[in-house]
Amino acid sequence: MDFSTFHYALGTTNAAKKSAVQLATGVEPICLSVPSCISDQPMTEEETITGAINRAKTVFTQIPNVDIGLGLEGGLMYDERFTQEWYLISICAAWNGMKLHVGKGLSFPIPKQAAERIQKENIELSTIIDEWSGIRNSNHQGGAYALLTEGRIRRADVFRDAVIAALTPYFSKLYV
Ligand SMILES: O=P(O)(O)OP(=O)(O)OP(=O)(O)OC[C@H]1O[C@@H](n2cnc3c(O)ncnc32)[C@H](O)[C@@H]1O
Repeated sequence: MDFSTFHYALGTTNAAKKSAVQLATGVEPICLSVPSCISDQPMTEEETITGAINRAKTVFTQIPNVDIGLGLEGGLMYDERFTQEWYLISICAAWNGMKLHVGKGLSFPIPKQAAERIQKENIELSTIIDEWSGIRNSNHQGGAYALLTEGRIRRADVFRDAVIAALTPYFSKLYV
């Protein structure tokens, strides 16, 4: 599979997400900020996937001559059943005008106090991560993953895997 043979449009100018696409495909996507049409801080997997799909489809229609539109969306979800913990998730939607694929990156437990503050104070995760890490715009850099893992995993790494998962069905003969 050679992902670099396609042209990609990415529905954001976020540096971590752009880097993720480059890591996954080997090429630079055309970046355009498009609305996700969901809340600024998605709190369910369904909402996060919906935002990723909205961005992928919108950017595909707005940028001419690309093969695939990509929507990358971060969000939170609560695991009621097993752990009763909140998780940070990173989703990639890919749309070629005919077929949709969705890839899910690493889901990572976040501290209880972060989830509580997001709900009580009505703030976004990035506000807390910026505060805790002392880094402005942490969501364009290593993000929560880098802070929580002390640099072992960065936001771009997680989205890279989600992008590879979403693109593989377009390229691999095994999916026909
Ligand atoms: O510029 P865009 O593409 O909108 O990217 P974003 O980081 O602002 O927004 P997302 O929709 O991907 O994520 C929803 C919210 O969760 C925050 N978030 C998600 N993952 C994060 C991470 O790893 N570190 C810090 N904040 C994160 C993010 O900053 C938003 O406040």
